[in-house]
Amino acid sequence: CQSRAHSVAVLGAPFSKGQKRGGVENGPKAIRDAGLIERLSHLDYPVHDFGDLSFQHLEKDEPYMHVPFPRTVGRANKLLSGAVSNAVGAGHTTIMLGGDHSLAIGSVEGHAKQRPDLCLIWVDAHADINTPFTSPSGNLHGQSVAFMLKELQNKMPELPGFSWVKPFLSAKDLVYIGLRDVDPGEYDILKDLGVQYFTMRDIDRLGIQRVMEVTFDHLLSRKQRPIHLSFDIDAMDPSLAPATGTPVNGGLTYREGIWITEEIHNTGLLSVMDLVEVNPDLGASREAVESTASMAVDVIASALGQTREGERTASRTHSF
Ligand SMILES: N[C@@H](CSCCS(N)(=O)=O)C(=O)O
Ligand SMILES: [Mn+2]
Ligand SMILES: [Mn+2]
Ligand SMILES: [Mn+2]
Repeated sequence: CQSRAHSVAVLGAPFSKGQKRGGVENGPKAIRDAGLIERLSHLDYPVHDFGDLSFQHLEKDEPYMHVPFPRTVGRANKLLSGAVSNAVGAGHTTIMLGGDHSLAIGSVEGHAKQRPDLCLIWVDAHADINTPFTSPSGNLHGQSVAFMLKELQNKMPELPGFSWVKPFLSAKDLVYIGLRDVDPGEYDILKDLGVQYFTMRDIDRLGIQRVMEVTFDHLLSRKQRPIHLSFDIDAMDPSLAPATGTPVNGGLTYREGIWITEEIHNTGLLSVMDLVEVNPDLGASREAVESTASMAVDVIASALGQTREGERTASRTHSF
């Protein structure tokens, strides 16, 4: 069997100010209520639930250009960065429960403080690589990757609240899977930087097995290194994960999503995983919220070793 996680830390980040739709701050609770800790405890390694971070909402936080709450978002991510860095430094495979996707800024930055050689797999309908100048909405949950990339340093303004973020990732260390709603400014950046990405059309053409083979060849063939998986639940088809802020039709099937996370588990290199954008307030029914949260639990559990083929009973000492 592939190497199991040593021990797992679960960290809730109830935060929503990277976008404008209330409710995503309740994502961690919805995922927990869907039985996450219980499911992970069956994977027979210690699970440490660090609970939820508490974020301050800054009173005076005027928009920068059309970017709302820059100081609040920047401050939240600085706090998250420290928490993720501590969890990784303590030897845990760390699961960060969002909250909106602006939280990846702190999560990946904190991870990179411990593991500067990390690579990033971004599973999402969106590229989240707008700069404040290219963003159509100003929402920081659509700009997270732009803060990480060294190649974009000269394209980024000095956003208040983000002076602590030094770009730490190279474009070659990033792969996108699931894209199907990319803004023109993002497309320019992806092409100019030569970022490796697989749209939903690429997945239809190649199949998900080939997509993962090419992804691991791109990221790991020269040397094995820690994987940061940033999984936006809106990568999944909205029929499977409707309770989310920016749903886009034509998403990953259940089996494609689980193939991705099973294959990442089987590398034995998963170090940090974000599961973001579950918004229980946006489900049309209780069932819609529960199916979204349940999808999130399945994705996390399979990234941590839950299999579909089953596994042997724990080795038993028979005394007759
Ligand atoms: N590209 C759009 C939508 S971004 C969607 C963000 S997320 N984190 O993928 O839901 C924008 O920048 O506003
Ligand atoms: Mn996203
Ligand atoms: Mn998305
Ligand atoms: Mn396993």
